[in-house]
Amino acid sequence: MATNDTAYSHKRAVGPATVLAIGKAVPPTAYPQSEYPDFFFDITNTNHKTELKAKFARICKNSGINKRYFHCTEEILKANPQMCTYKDASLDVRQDIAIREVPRLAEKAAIEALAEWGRPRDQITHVVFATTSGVNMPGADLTLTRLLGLSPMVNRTMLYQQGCFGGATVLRVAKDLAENNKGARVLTVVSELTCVTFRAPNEEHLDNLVGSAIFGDGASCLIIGSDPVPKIEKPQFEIHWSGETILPESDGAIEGRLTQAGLMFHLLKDVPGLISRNTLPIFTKAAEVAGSPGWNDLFWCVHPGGRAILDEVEKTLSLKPEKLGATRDVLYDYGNMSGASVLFVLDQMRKRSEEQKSSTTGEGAEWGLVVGFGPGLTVEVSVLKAIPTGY
Ligand SMILES: CC(=O)CC(=O)SCCNC(=O)CCNC(=O)[C@H](O)C(C)(C)COP(=O)(O)OP(=O)(O)OC[C@H]1O[C@@H](n2cnc3c(N)ncnc32)[C@H](O)[C@@H]1OP(=O)(O)O
Repeated sequence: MATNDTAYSHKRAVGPATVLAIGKAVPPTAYPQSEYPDFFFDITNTNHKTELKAKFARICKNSGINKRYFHCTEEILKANPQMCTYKDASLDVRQDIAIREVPRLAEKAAIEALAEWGRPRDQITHVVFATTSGVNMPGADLTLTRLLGLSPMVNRTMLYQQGCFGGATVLRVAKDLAENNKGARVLTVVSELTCVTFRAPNEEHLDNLVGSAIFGDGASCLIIGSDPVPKIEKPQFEIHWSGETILPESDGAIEGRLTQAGLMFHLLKDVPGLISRNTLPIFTKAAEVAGSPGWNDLFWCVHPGGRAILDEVEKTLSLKPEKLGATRDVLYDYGNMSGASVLFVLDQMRKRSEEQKSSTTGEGAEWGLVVGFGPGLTVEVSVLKAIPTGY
């Protein structure tokens, strides 16, 4: 049977995917890192564990974090005491919070991004949503679509349990969608809450203690599309390549299991070393897209997984301290918000560029890398081209 070629022809975009807007959101309550050891050991009734508390206070002090935001305030935690022990069955209450609040925090970030974008919501064609905080059917992508009043015809992709590399994964997926569908505008979201991992400290699970000292809540939303509409859409970055790799000899280095006691995660002490020893091949491959400039000629947006990881990356690549400035700013102001973090860094990068009156949105550099890492160990990289600012 003859087909009508015009009716079935699929049109692709001409130019690369671009970041058209960035929004972010955190819960209202900030916890200063200096006061957190007292709060944490009080609420979990573990003040008698004096050595563990001293160690926790040391880790908090050396974390490079000034404050973090949490949805689960003292009031919420007191109302749900099963979340404040090490291992009591608590999945139901954690899921209740995550299923309700993960899309709500995402909505706040999306409203900010949509306002910056400036076009009507019915022109959003796709939603890509990642979270490691809870899991349900239909998912957080559908709830967000309803909260925002997007078209029911919007094409949704939900990514659960990516861990901290989710922020870079959504960039890769949104890039492919934007470039392969002419006119596509992709609402690209990561929303993370520590309500799934919060638990009392335990001597047998020191990696959990480290997590309790660094993880925080946050959501970020990007609007991604190719061929920006002149005078209406203002691209902030172009996305030229995205790829991921599994690091050698890293099995079990970062793991999470959803249990009756919530999400139990494990981190090997050597995570910073594994990352610094094994990321050169993917960084080199990514940099080829940009013509292989020197590491200090690129701008860097790295997942702020922990201070020691950033120190190792900086040392291995001989980066000038200011190269991880935007990344360390986000670690300082928010902690490690899992997948949402690296998109906060992208926002901070363009804000620092504006403040410093840099010639590009990448603090004067033409090209840069967005780097996510997480369970696997998986490292996910996007190559971005910054936009001239006119300064
Ligand atoms: C969830 C995801 O998908 C992705 C993620 O982002 S996962 C999180 C990845 N982040 C990390 O792995 C954290 C990396 N580590 C760090 O940044 C730093 O260790 C830190 C900021 C947490 C603390 O730094 P520090 O206080 O200067 O020194 P450091 O010696 O490294 O650690 C302090 C103590 O914690 C212990 N420790 C650190 N990491 C540990 C781990 N993974 N497991 C068990 N113990 C650990 C150390 O042995 C040390 O103990 P002692 O005081 O008894 O010697």
